[in-house]
Amino acid sequence: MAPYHRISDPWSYEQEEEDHYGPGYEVGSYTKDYNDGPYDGESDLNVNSNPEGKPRILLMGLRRSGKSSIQKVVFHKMSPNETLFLESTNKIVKDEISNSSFVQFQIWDFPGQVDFFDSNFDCEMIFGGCGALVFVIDAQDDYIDALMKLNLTVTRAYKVNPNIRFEVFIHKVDGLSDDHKIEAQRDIHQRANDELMEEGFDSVNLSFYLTSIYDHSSYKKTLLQTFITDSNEALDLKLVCEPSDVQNDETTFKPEMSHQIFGENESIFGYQNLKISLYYTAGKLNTYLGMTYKAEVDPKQFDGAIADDVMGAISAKLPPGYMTNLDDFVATLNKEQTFKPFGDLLSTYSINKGSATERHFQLYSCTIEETGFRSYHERLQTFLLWYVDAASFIDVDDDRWRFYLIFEKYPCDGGHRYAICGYATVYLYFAYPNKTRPRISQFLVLPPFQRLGLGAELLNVIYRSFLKDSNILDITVEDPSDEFTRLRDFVDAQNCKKLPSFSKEKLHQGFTAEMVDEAQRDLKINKKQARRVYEILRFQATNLSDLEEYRAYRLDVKRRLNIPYQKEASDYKKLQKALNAEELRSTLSTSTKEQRIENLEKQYQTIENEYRHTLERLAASQ
Ligand SMILES: Nc1nc2c(ncn2[C@@H]2O[C@H](COP(=O)(O)OP(=O)(O)OP(=O)(O)O)[C@@H](O)[C@H]2O)c(=O)[nH]1
Repeated sequence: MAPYHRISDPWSYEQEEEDHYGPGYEVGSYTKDYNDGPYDGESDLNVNSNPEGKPRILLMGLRRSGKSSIQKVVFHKMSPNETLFLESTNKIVKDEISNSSFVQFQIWDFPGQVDFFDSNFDCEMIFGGCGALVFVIDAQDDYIDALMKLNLTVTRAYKVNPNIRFEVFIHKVDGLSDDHKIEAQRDIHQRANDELMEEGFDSVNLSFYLTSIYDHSSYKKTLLQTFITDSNEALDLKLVCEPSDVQNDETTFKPEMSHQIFGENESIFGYQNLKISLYYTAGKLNTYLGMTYKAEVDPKQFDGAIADDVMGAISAKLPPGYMTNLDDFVATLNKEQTFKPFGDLLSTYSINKGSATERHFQLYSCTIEETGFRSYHERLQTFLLWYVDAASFIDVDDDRWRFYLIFEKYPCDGGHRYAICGYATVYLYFAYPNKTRPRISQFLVLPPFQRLGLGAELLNVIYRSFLKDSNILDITVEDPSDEFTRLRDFVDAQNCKKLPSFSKEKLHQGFTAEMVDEAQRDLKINKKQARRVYEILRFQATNLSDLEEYRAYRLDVKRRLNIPYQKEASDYKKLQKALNAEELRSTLSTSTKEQRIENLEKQYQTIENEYRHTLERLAASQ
């Protein structure tokens, strides 16, 4: 059987040519259905539904933009020169790309003159079940009309189906110089987005590609990308305590991100029904990596398009010793009872005390010298890939790293076992001249253990481990995520509230050196964070219905936010002395007073919102 066939019968390119010029194609008419039977001549824009439920790509654009050529060259091996003889498409041509070993999908090639406002054009039906809409713009032509049509098409389609992927092919770029190509892409991109913004569609994502049938291998993959898998969806993570966990969906958790392994689009090309399993035994972190799929793209059938190497991409990040046989992995579970946490027990923490759902956690600290911890940490840090942006594996040979780990101690077989819940790394930096300034580098609570208060507990344990050491100046955080900032604000505000310098009366008198000193001495909180906590707690102490009091608060925060602008003004004065008016204009773009006030207001609102969240959490914890 030929690899590609139309809806009802297998066909070769020759057959297609015959069909194409056959009686079924009449100018100004649209087919009622997509069977290859004779066309009845009625003008009817309705189309049959897609009973097979196969993924569908729509090819749209103005007449002669190159839609049929793309389809023929990419999927039917027509040579580009032969497309010169393609006649205009007068009805929607539904082409079924069917390959037994891979995806099955349909491409619907729309005639350029399709009119969405024709009452017979069934938007619901056409856009409803569609995966991707490829809009083709002839870059060699004046593209103003094409952009209007693009705008209309996207507007119509998005209303029916916000999940459609919109791909814009800036096509026929073979005839353009490199400069012209860049210009066309920038111009089309800009205008298309501007027009959609005007329509109120600020969330529609259009992807733009420079394409040509004379060089189609790159965008072939783009077309096929409708059949890629979302890598976050495909990956199942598990902490396995007992054999039944392997089959139990409830123990599965998902990555928050996977771009560090699968690229910016977080997608995997080339598989159908792909499932990746990355399982760890809950204590020892023995690891299993496996994948299953229904079908894989066959490079012979798809111009050499090769499925992504999923196992290679993940295993490159795993330390040696991971298993690819699930039975072997499950067999290692009986060694879990010998696992004991590493290092010194610093704290214990329980939830739901006294109830049947009581749970116990233990927090430990250790160094890399702890027996067995080096290889354990190699397995543990692989979780960062899925939860910490720009995660890098640390150089554990540097003896200034400290590790903090949380385990759940749970009853099992009449005894106890341990499950890892999260961990943090802290680096002991020097602080001139003779102090140490620990910096929290990585901080992770695994999803099954989030929202149990463990993050706050872990942070407090880290703080407490340094509090009594007079050599420690204060504690900083490396590139904190928004989530970590929220946690830190909550913990620091909770702790600072107990300090005399942060009493309600003192908060109203403004930020003082006493607050800085006390927060640093008693809690190892640095000055910048002490200021933030002051603002949070003063907000809590502010009576918002007292307009004067609220205004005084806002001004106090805005005065801090204004500092960078003051710096800008003083830089400007310095430059004014050194440069003439012309040079000054080309060097600097200082903001106007109005812009500055507007920016300050926006910044203030964002901050106030953050503080409100922290205070809600504080209130809930009391
Ligand atoms: N130079 C160049 N010409 C192309 C390219 N793609 C298509 N063409 C030519 O553009 C013309 C129109 O192509 P079609 O594929 O028939 O256009 P269409 O969008 O399907 O047109 P309608 O059926 O009228 O909607 C043909 O002569 C093609 O050879 C390309 O990448 N580069």
